[in-house]
Amino acid sequence: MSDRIPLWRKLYAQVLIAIVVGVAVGALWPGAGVALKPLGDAFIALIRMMIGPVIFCTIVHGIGSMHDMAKVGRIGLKAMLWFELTSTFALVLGLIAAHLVHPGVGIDATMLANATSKAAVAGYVERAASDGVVAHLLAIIPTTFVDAFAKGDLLQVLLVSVLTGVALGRMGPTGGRIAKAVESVGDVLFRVIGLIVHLAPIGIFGAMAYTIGAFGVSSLARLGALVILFYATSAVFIFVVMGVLAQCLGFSIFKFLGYIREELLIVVGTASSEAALPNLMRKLEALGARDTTVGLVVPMGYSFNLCGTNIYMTLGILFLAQATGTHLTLTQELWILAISMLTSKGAAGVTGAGFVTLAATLQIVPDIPIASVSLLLGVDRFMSECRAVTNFVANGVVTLAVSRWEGELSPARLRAAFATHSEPGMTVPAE
Ligand SMILES: O=C(O)C[C@H](O)C(=O)O
Repeated sequence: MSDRIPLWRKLYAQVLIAIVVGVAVGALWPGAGVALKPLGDAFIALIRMMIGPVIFCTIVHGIGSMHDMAKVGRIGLKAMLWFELTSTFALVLGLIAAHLVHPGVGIDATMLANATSKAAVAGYVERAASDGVVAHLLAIIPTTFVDAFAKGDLLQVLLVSVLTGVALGRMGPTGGRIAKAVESVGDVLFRVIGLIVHLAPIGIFGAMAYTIGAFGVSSLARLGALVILFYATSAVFIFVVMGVLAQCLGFSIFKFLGYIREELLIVVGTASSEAALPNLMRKLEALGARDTTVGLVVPMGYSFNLCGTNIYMTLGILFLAQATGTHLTLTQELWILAISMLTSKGAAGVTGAGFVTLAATLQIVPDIPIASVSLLLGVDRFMSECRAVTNFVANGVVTLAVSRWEGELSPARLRAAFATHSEPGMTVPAE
């Protein structure tokens, strides 16, 4: 039926065109490209304002109508197990890539002396320095119930949502009715998101024009090898690591990537995996994953399963060690891996988050001069796009893995769901 819709009216085609035109404008008129930044910012802000309420409604309905509270803890545990496994793969892959290619060897040392970048880095380092492990744990508790939503902190929203869902689950039929009402509110919110997503081409056009206008191709020329290596390593992670996992779950990673192609383009265009978070939740549910599982695992993954950020961290740190001529022993490298495993849990699905996390990690690895992180600033937007896409794909696949483990999905059901829902455009429930 939807085959009759002309290609240019399909969202993914519009977003693709927006990316191409945005790149062209940024390259030809960098000043104008930079000035278009607010378009991208506005689109991301519109989506972000919906994320907290959507997660709340999904989880509250899921848990509130479930009456099996043990399941909540079980799903959380299973998710954490998967997160640790995939994150470790990602961190190790970053290390291996850095050792195989040595991207930092031969970097011009004068690039390190860029005073402007150093000043810019100081801000990131300061931000990162205030983030300790205990502070992170305490930060999961919002100042007030509504503060979680006001700040849009995913873990805080998760906490208040789970508590509300559990409370509703204990209220018997009244709780069930309230959970149903909350589900209806969730449907309204998804329809709002459906409206906002129509603006994606405009937002992505602005974001891409800004990226190319502000950071240009010249920064890529200097650090192109590192950027290419990061993209290639992430591709290995997606197609091999996630590919094998998907195969074990009974579906092809290519099918999955095709299924979420609109979302992937939005994530690339905005360099933020949060920009497509609500749509990802909807699409995973459409494949047969239960709302409780999706509602818990996806937001958790946005804090604990940042595989793209993980690859970037080990690869980036080893790159800086090579560029500054810092010799690291195997023990030090394993220490970096362990620390990155912890610090990456504080990253987020917003652009630049991975860079701040890398700066935080460098503080704990004193051998590498912290100012060297300025080397990576010029290409961070390009790295951010790849971090975001890898984070996004890994979160989708791991959520399906947990869902399968919970017995919600079977290979046959997944195959049927992919066949039914292969058409993009599922941002709102069917009329
Ligand atoms: O959006 C993400 O998932 C990552 C982010 O873009 C980043 O820059 O680290």
